[in-house]
Parts: sequence; structure tokens; C-alpha cells
Amino acid sequence: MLHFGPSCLKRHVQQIAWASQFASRRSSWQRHSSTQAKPSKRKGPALAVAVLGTGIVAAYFLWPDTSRSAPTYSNAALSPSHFTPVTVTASEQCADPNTRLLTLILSPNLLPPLHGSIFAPVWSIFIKDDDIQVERPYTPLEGIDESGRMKLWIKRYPKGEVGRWLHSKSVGDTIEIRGPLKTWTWLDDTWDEVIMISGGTGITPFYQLLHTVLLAPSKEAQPLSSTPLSLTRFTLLHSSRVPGELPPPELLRPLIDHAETHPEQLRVSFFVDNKDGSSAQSIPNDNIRQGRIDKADIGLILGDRSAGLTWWQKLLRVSTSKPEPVAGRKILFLVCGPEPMIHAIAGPYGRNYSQGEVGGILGQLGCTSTQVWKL
Ligand SMILES: Cc1cc2nc3c(=O)[nH]c(=O)nc-3n(C[C@H](O)[C@H](O)[C@H](O)COP(=O)(O)OP(=O)(O)OC[C@H]3O[C@@H](n4cnc5c(N)ncnc54)[C@H](O)[C@@H]3O)c2cc1C
Repeated sequence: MLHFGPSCLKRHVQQIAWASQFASRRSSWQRHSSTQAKPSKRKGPALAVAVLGTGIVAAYFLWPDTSRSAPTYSNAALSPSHFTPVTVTASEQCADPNTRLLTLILSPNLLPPLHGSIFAPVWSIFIKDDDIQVERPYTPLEGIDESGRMKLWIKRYPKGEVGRWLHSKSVGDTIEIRGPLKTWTWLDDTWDEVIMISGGTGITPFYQLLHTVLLAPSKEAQPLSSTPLSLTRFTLLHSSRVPGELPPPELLRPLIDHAETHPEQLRVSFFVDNKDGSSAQSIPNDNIRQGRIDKADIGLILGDRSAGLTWWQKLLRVSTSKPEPVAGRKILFLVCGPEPMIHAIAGPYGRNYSQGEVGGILGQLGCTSTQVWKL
């Protein structure tokens, strides 16, 4: 099962001019899975399929492609246009055996100039699998710090190429990355409320956003990409299949702690399809909701506009059970996860990797296309 959208990288790369030249035909999620990884494994049962397959493979190798042919430079600053070697300094197995936390270090002298917004959230890097020469995008959870450190939460799929390859990497190994590439652009002072709905590793871009605008500014050691504390109120609704597959404590603990100490800035809720007896390391099972994120859950979030109200105003609002209309509100929904989840929450993507109309639950609630972004 895939997480995030089928094509979010292509769409988001197109958001910014500096990166658009690198948005090759294989920049999308969908094509990563179908065009890059599989040619090495496919065998057609019939001649027609074989011929077609040969054509596709030939086209894949012969078609000019900026990203795949990007050179590797060991002494030039990190850039989307070439690969740069980084060292694996940690690879930690998570409770979910199919996920690992990977720490990479870029030599600090290869950090690009930090002025400007290249490290503003949300951004990703391409990691190249040297064995089969394919690349996939991944999201540094906390951005990058002054020493060039990036931490990633990586899932491997049974037949997935790069995820499995990354899981096999050990401390001291060198891998090649290029970036940063924009996934989605955060804008200060634009939304009163941002509601993020994620599934599986789809939480990674949201964690980077929250870390940058909320968690890091409240700490002394700020990452290079930090921005002043946001006035936006954030809500994260995250879903995994079972408690044992929820994100590791390194992600959950800071979010839960911040939500407890600053409920006016952040609310978090965690859901699982079913409680199978496994447990999340950071949340008691009683605090995990069983079932899919549904209209009632989102309606509750929309109805709760208690931030900034006095105690008696909040009291009066207790009787407000209907979700308040979204029309005219400076509210944004971000959705990132498996495609069926995106469909159910926000409707399917459009043609040619576009956002498509707002459908699903958010469509029923009256959200407009300016209030929804499918990552
Ligand atoms: C902007 C962006 C940021 C991202 N950030 C992260 C992140 O932080 N962490 C993260 O884990 N992922 C992230 N992803 C997803 C990541 O880029 C990859 O898509 C994901 O790791 C799968 O890549 P893969 O090479 O392992 O699998 P692929 O080889 O692409 O396979 C994908 C799926 O297809 C299946 N498959 C592969 N080959 C076959 C086959 N021959 N037959 C049948 N099924 C097959 C696999 O089992 C798997 O389910 C991000 C994606 C985007 C677009």
C-alpha cells in the first residue's frame, strides 16, 4: 500500500520555480512505483507483452532524464541538481519492524547558503539506490541542523525497492542524496487553523511542519529552517492500521507533550483500524481511537473553536453540537496518506497529477479547493 499521494512530488515541485527544472517525468509517486522500480523485475508472459516491456525499458534508459543522470559531486554544496554523498550515522529499528529511523549527516561545509527559504517547510530529499540507480523522495523529520544532520522515518514495503535498500544500510555507509525539493509551501499568517490528516508515514511532512513552526522555536537549539512561533492553530489526526504501527516515540512524544502544554496551538488525535493487542510506545491504548477518521471526527474539530474564548464563552459553546460551516473561514486541510484514505477524506486526485475537485468528507462539509491540499 502506498502512502502520500500518487503524484505529490511532481505537483509540489512545480510550486517553485527553482525546482521546476528538475521535475522530470519520473518525479511523481505513481511513476516511481511503476516506471523506475519495476523494469528490473518484470517478465512478460507473452511476446506482445515482452516487446512492449522491452520498449518501455528501452525508453526508460534512453529517454533523457535530468534526475537520473544527475552527477555526483563530493565537494559541491547540497543541491537539487546533483547528488551529494552523506553518511548514515544511525539506523534504529522501530517497534513496527517495517519502519526504521535513519540519521544522515551531510558534511557541514556542503550545506547550501541558508538565507532564503530553501529549507522552509515542507521539503524533501531524493535518495538514490545505488544498486539499481533509482531515486525516491523522503522527508527529513526535523529539517537539517547546523551540523548537517537529518533524521528520516522510512517504511519498507515487501517488494519496494528503495525502502528495503535503505533498511539494509548500516552506520558508516555512504548514500547519495539531492535536494532540497519543495513538497508544499507553508505561509505564515495565512490560516487561523490548519488541520492535518495523515496515514502511516504520511505523517512525515506534517511532523516537519510542526517541528519547524511550533516545536523547534520553543526550544533553544533551533534548526536552520526555524521560523517564529506560528499564530495558526494546528490539529493533527493521524491513523495507522494497528497501535504497533503508530509512529515511534521520537515523533509522537514531542507532539503529545506540546499538545498537552499548548492546547491552544496544537491538538493531536491518533486512530487505528483495529486494536490487535499490539501497543504504541507513547500512548496508552485507551487514548487511541479505533476506527477510520470519519465525518463526525472532522466535524468535532470544526465545531471546536474554543481557542481564545473565555471560560463562560466555552461553556456556552458546549451546546453547539453541529459542525460550524467552513465557508469564509481561514482554515486549511492538508491530507497525506494512502490513496484510499485521500479519496475518502478529500476526494480523488484530478487528471495529470492535479489536485482534482474537493470530494469525500471534506467535500460534504463544504470545503472549497482553497481550503484543501492533497499531498
Ligand atoms: C514528497 C515525498 C516525501 C516522502 N517522504 C517519505 C518518508 O519520509 N518516509 C517514507 O517511508 N516514505 C516517504 N515517501 C514515499 C517514498 O518516496 C517511496 O515512494 C516509498 O518509500 C516506496 O518506495 P520503494 O522504492 O521502497 O517502493 P517501490 O519500489 O516504489 O514500490 C512501491 C509499492 O509498490 C510495490 N511494488 C514494488 N514493486 C512491485 C512489483 N514488482 N509488484 C508488485 N508490487 C510492487 C511495493 O511493495 C510497494 O507497495 C515520500 C514520497 C514523496 C512523494
